[in-house]
Amino acid sequence: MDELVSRHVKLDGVVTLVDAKHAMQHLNEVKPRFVVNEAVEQVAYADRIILNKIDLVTETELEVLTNRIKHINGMAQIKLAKFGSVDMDFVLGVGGYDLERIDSQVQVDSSCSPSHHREAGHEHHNHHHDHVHDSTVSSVSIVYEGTLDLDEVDDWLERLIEEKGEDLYRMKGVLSINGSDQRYVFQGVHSTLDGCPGSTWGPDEKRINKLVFIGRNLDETTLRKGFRGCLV
Ligand SMILES: Nc1nc2c(ncn2[C@@H]2O[C@H](COP(=O)(O)OP(=O)(O)OP(=O)(O)O)[C@@H](O)[C@H]2O)c(=O)[nH]1
Repeated sequence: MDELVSRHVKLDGVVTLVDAKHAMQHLNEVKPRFVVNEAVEQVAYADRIILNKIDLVTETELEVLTNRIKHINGMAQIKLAKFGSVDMDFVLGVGGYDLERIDSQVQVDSSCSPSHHREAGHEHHNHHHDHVHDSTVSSVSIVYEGTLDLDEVDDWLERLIEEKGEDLYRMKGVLSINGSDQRYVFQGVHSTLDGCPGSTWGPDEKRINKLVFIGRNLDETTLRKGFRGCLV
C-alpha cells in the first residue's frame, strides 16, 4: 500500500508455520473481548501453511488440528513437515496476491466436502460442524456453475467490503461473467479489492464460479444470497 516501500519490495505471500504439538492450545485460547487471537489470525491470513513437528503428535491429533486449520482457512495449501523441512518452492514464489495465479489457488479442498462439490448447481461450504470450539474466524467457499452479471458482482463486493471489510481477512474468486469468454478473477484483503479478466474458458469447459472468503463472523447464508443475486 505504501508507494516508496512497494517500489523496492513486493508481498509475495504469507506462509504460516504451525507447531503441531502446541497449536491447538493457542488456537483455543479464549481472549478478552476485542483482543485478537494471534494464532487464529496467523492461520487465517496464510497462503501456505507448514504444519511442523508432526512426529510429536498422534495421527488423530494431527487430523483434528488439520480440520481446525481448514475450518479457519479453507484456501491455504497445507504441507506436513518435520524440523521445518519443505521445498523452497513452497515458501518462495507463492504469488498469493497475483491475480494471474488466483485460478490455481482457489481450489476448494475436496476433503472438506461431503461429495461432488464440483457438480453443476451445487454449492459447497467447508464448515466443520463436528468440532467443539466454534471459532468466530472461518472460511466460506462457494462453488457454483452459472453466469454472473459483472455490474451486480461489483455492487455486491463493494457493499460487502463496505459493511464487513474489517472482518474480511482474505477473499479470492474466479468468476464466469455474462458475455465474456474470459474468467474474471479477484482477490481482496479487508477493504482492498483487486479484480481483472483472467484466462479464457475452454470451448467445452464448464463455467464454474469459485469463491473463498476468510473472516470473522462470516454469515454464510448472506454471502450465498449475495452471490445468487448476481446470477443472470
Ligand atoms: N521433534 C521435533 N522437534 C522439532 C521439530 N522442529 C523443531 N524442533 C525442535 O523444537 C525445539 C524448539 O524449536 P522451535 O519450536 O522451532 O523454536 P522457535 O519457534 O524458534 O522458538 P520460540 O520462538 O521460542 O517458539 C528445538 O529443539 C527444535 O530442534 C520437529 O519437527 N520435530
